[in-house]
Amino acid sequence: MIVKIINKSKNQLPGYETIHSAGMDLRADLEAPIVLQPMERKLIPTGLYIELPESFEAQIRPRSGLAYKHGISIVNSPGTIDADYRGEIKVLLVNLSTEAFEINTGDRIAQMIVARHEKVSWEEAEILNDTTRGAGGYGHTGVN
Ligand SMILES: O=c1ccn([C@H]2C[C@H](O)[C@@H](COP(=O)(O)OP(=O)(O)OP(=O)(O)O)O2)c(=O)[nH]1
Ligand SMILES: [Mg+2]
Repeated sequence: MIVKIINKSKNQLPGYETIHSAGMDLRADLEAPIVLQPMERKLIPTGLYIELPESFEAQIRPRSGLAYKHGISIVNSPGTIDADYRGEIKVLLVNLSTEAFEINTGDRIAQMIVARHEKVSWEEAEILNDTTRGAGGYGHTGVN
């Protein structure tokens, strides 16, 4: 699928790092390095603007390497980029570790997955069909 993108960043376009990667890594595009103190969150610019087709979204997800090695995650994970959004894609990083973490331009801070989604119209009803699960949830089948 071809998607229009404006790249105002100092980085190359996001790409798939391996042939079957689901996500494209997003790179920070900064005026100056950003430091995330423990438990601090900051919105990190990417310098990217996209035009997704109707019924598609982009999900902004954490990178497991950063999460495991440095406790860096995304507050609103997975972030949602709507098809009608024309602003800059930003990543809301949080530092869940006990050490400060520095981010520089070009650092791969997150990954973006483009996915199709349904658009729903409601049919209001009085009753929903019966199932074995019913209202069971929150571990009602057992924890292990
Ligand atoms: O991680 C994110 C999440 C969102 N956005 C942009 C694209 C998205 O289309 C828009 C709105 O996001 P969302 O719907 O999650 O936020 P909201 O708090 O509901 O804001 P709005 O009222 O503008 O929809 O912000 C980002 O750049 N990065
Ligand atoms: Mg919204």
